[in-house]
Amino acid sequence: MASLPGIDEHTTSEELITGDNEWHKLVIPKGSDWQIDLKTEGKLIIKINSGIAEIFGTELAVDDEYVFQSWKFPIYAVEDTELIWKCPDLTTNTIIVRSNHTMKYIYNLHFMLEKIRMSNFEGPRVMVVGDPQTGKTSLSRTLCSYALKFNAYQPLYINLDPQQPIFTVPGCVSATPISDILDAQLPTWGQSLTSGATLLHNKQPMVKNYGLERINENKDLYFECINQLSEVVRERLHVDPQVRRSGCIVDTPATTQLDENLNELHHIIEKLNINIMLILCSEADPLWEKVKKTFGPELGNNNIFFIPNLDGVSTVDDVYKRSLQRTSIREYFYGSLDTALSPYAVGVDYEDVVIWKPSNVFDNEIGKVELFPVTITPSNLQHAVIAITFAERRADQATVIKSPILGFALITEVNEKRRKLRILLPVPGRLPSKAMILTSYRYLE
Ligand SMILES: Nc1ncnc2c1ncn2[C@@H]1O[C@H](COP(=O)(O)OP(=O)(O)OP(=O)(O)O)[C@@H](O)[C@H]1O
Repeated sequence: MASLPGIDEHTTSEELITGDNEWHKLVIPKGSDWQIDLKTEGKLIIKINSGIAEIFGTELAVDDEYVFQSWKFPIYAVEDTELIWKCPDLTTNTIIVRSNHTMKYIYNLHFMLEKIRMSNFEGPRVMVVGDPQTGKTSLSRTLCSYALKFNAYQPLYINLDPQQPIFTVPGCVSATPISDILDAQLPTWGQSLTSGATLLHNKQPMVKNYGLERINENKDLYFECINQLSEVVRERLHVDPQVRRSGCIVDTPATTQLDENLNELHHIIEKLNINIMLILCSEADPLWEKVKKTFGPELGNNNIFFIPNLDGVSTVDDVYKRSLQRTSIREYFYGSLDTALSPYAVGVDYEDVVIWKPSNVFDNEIGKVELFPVTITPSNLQHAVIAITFAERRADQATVIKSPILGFALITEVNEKRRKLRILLPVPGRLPSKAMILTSYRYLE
């Protein structure tokens, strides 16, 4: 066994751990998860000594150090795994190792999808559906990781939950070809194109900015974003045979956020040309019957599968979601623990910017596909994340809504006296002379 200086060979998972920052040893039996919940910013460092362990399908290399922060996730042992770890925030009571009984369903699904990929030029177009916190994202991530484990596939991961920041800041819907291994250390799955070098191959998401937090703040705009994204997806699948053959995995918002008669799911199925549906629920759940009845005639009952809610999936509250969103905004500008980026601050006059905001039913506006001009004041804009569009600065709102996104910026200061804004950009240069859209997200450095 490889060992680090200072490690007590007799340390086992049964020892009393009271929150020190020393190395400890843990054995995870085959088929079990170490369910980790890092509530604070304290770092967990782990190193696999032996065995095969995965995080959502991404295998951890033996003897490499992995660092984690503020995240709930499992380390799953494919084989008996021995590892060492240190973290001041974990104690004997918070080390939970449990058998995972739902992994077999994921293996079966993976092999079914693999069969489709091998026998067709067009890969499976899978949609994952379920109630809140049933494991939709965990399942999508594992299926994406497995797809590229043994073959040169590049599945397209489509995230339709704007509250969930994956490869982007929050507030977006996105489609990302998973072109290489995911970063096991990051809840955001890895880094997208950045202003610095990354350790792993960075991914290139296609992003549509919704900008609001919840879907019901403006459903018309949300579905307009999905329509626009589906055009980009169609184009990508048309020109890229590798992605086309690998197929798509579509991660949807919880069914409770969509309409009860499933018309909105139907719209997504049509737009993204879905041919396989995975429902995370029990067989006795009324959702399962409803989905089969509604979509069976169109997709065929053989293409609709239920999977029990994944083992280990934990409920997450708004505080946790916000902390993930905050982490993703920080990563966008400053990088992650092992990739430091250098954002660039520019000063601009009030007159140099045109900022719009989407209409929001919660602000007594009609939730239409419509933008309103934003008056520049500190209360409106201080610490706000804004999307920079490709539309010219003076473009009308209809053009701005249809425009793709160039990237995001952060307004760090609004100086009313001098009528100046200080804006943080991910790359050096001037602020592009483009129209911008205010998002609901704030980040205080
Ligand atoms: N085996 C496990 N052990 C511990 N935590 C887990 C496990 N599987 C998933 N989780 C965690 O449970 C939480 C909820 O899982 P996930 O995000 O996949 O559910 P979801 O259905 O997509 O949720 P939402 O409805 O909020 O989008 C996540 O923080 C995830 O990392």
